[in-house]
Amino acid sequence: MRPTVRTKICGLKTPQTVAAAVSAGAAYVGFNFVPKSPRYAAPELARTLALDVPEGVAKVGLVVDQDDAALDALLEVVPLDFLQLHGSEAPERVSEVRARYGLPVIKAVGLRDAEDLPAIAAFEAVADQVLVDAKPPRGATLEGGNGVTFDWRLIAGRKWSKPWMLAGGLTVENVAQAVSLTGARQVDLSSGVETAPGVKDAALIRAFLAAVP
Ligand SMILES: O=C(O)c1ccccc1NCC(=O)[C@H](O)[C@H](O)COP(=O)(O)O
Repeated sequence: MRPTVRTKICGLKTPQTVAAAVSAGAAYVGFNFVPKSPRYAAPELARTLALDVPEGVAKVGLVVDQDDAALDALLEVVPLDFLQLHGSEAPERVSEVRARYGLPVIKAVGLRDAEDLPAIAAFEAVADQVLVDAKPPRGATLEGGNGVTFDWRLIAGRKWSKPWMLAGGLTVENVAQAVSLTGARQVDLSSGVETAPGVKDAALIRAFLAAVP
């Protein structure tokens, strides 16, 4: 049975882990199209995986600062339901992507302290959903998937007009507390269900989904 809090498992790249996410009740499965990431899935692989995802589970494509030519090529191959923009895309670019592809856009915003909060409002105005993630640690090479949390009290009790997801260092141990503190109705994670960077584990995926309230 699906948990009440909708869950996105990001960075899937094997049939076994996609199947584990789907059967344990994930609402979204994420494919990572960031070539430098250990979670990268080539478009042909992602297409094969996506074709096996049942109706009712949304397929999300994660990209960082891609231009139209790259997105055209990606969307020709992979049947996606959402695009997740996880780079330094400006609000105008979010609007352009929505208009050009007719797909809902999830825009990631990184938080470290209160100064980062206004970005959520800026993207809330143009994106279909906002992914409220931890800002990468200084010196990190990946824009996300770093397994670090932010201070959840920064967003406790805040309300936004668009659906949003909580991300950043979520694990089987902390997800219930993170949800209770922030009021999140959706969560997203990647490294918390891995045994090594980019290596997802079906048992960890099932355990995480069982721990989501
Ligand atoms: O996961 C990656 O490798 C990645 C690389 C570049 C940009 C974004 C990336 N991941 C974004 C995600 O949606 C992650 O699920 C999110 O940042 C949370 O990651 P984690 O802290 O590992 O749960």
